[in-house]
Amino acid sequence: MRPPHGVGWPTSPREGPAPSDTSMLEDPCPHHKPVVEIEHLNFQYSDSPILNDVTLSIAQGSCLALIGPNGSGKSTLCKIVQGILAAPKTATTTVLGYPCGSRVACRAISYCADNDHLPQFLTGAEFISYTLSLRCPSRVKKPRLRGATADIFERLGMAGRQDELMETYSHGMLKKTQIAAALLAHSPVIIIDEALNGIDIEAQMAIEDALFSHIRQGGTQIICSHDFAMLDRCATHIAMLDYGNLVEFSSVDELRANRATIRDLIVGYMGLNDDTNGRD
Ligand SMILES: Nc1ncnc2c1ncn2[C@@H]1O[C@H](COP(=O)(O)OP(=O)(O)OP(=O)(O)O)[C@@H](O)[C@H]1O
Repeated sequence: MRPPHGVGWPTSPREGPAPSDTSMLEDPCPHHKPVVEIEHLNFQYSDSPILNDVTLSIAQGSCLALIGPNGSGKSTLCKIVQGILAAPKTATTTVLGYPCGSRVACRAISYCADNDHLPQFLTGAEFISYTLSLRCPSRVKKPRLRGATADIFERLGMAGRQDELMETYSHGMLKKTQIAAALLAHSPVIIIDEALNGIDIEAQMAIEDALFSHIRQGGTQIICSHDFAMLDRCATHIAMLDYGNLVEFSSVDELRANRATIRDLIVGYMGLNDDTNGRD
């Protein structure tokens, strides 16, 4: 798979030297090539089956809402895409045509998750510089990065805070710093696992705006969340897991054609009695 315009992606899947820089969002690609491909994925922790024969494909320029009840396997699937967990050999799991867990696939992904594992002894600017040095070393040109970091901190409502230690940041600021790092890395794939919780409305709008421009420039996103209103605004596609089974995989346009929302979908699937529309 190869996007047009020579935008810095790998030249040929599973062949040739790995590119030193997988950041690529300078040219939009209108061709909607598959970026993340999962085929016949079964996964279990010790004896417990967690994912059952999951097959899905996420195209370039798409934002996939990965939804489902607690414990349905969303984070497990995200960890497999990132190569944190190894998929069994019977499954096909690739990013940009490269096996999940390979160097190219790992470098193509920015992951925004809980705040718990962040190196809070770094400043926000140091965290961003460190993140970019792992993902796209050739992009870390210090003066330019300092300016870009200051700009994005201002855009996300944290003007001037980038040189303070992250241990002094609030919960929402830590999440915004992760999003800032993902956006500055220009990663082809951004995975957000519940990372937008606890962010104030102004920053949420700024983040959604930034995520839209990532999509418009040819990026691909997976967002795991129980915030269905946000997913309705951001997602182009929906995958719903239930006990590790992929029970729905469709576009948001198809959903809207049935005058439904993502919340309607999950409420209907789970057979819940949703009387919130009748509330005063
Ligand atoms: N390291 C682990 N060892 C054993 N079981 C695990 C491990 N991590 C997760 N699980 C189990 O795998 C199942 C799926 O968990 P996962 O975190 O993928 O669900 P999730 O859909 O992301 O849930 P949530 O909405 O609560 O974040 C759960 O039953 C969970 O208990």
